[in-house]
Amino acid sequence: MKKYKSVVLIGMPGAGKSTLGVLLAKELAMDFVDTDLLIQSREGKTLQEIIDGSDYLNLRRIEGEVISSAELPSHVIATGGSVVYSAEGMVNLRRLGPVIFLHCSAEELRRRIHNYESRGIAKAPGQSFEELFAEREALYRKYADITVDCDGRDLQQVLGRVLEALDSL
Ligand SMILES: Nc1ncnc2c1ncn2[C@@H]1O[C@H](COP(=O)(O)OP(=O)(O)O)[C@@H](O)[C@H]1O
Ligand SMILES: O=C(O)C1=C[C@@H](OP(=O)(O)O)[C@@H](O)[C@H](O)C1
Ligand SMILES: [Mg+2]
Repeated sequence: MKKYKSVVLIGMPGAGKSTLGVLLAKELAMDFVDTDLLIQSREGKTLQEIIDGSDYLNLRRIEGEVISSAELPSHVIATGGSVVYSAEGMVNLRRLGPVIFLHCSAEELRRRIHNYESRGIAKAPGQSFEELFAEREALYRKYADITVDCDGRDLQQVLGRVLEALDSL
C-alpha cells in the first residue's frame, strides 16, 4: 500500500520536474499537475508575461499564494524552481506528500538550459546562474524528504531511482 497521498518534485529549472512528473504519474496511476500551469491559468498570462508586467518578486508572490492553497490529493506535483521561496507554500506541499529533490550539478543544468535569461526564471536582475544555484541548493536540501541525483542519468533511470526511493518509504 502507498504510504503517501501525493508526490512533490522540486529542483532547479532544467532538473526534469515537468517531464519526469508525467512519467511518474503514469507509473503511480496518479493525476499530474504542474504548478506553473496553475499560475498561468489563474493569471491568464504566461510566466514571462507576469515577470515582464511586474517583476520576479511578484511572480514568487503569486506562486506562493497558489501553492499555499493547493489541494491536490493523488497527484504528482511538478513545481517551478522558485517554489522554495515560499515557506508557507512548502508547509502545504509537505502536507500533501513526500518532497523529492531532483538534484543536478550546475554543469549538467547548463548543458540542458540555453535560455537562462529569457526562460522566465524568478531571479534578481543580474544574478548569475552560479549565484542562483548556490542560493537555491540550500533551500532544496532543507525541504527534501528524498534527494535523487540526476547527473548522467536519462529520464528512465531517474524514474527508476524515484520509484525505488518511494517504495522504501
Ligand atoms: N534526466 C534527464 N536527462 C537528460 N535530459 C533531461 C533529463 N530530465 C529532463 N531533461 C530535459 O531537460 C529539459 C528540461 O526539463 P523540464 O522537465 O522542463 O525541467 P524542469 O521542469 O525541472 O524545469 C527538457 O528538455 C528535458 O527533456
Ligand atoms: O526557477 C524559477 O525561478 C522558475 C522556474 C520555472 O519552472 P521550471 O523550474 O519548471 O523551469 C517557472 O516556475 C518560473 O519561470 C520560475
Ligand atoms: Mg517545469
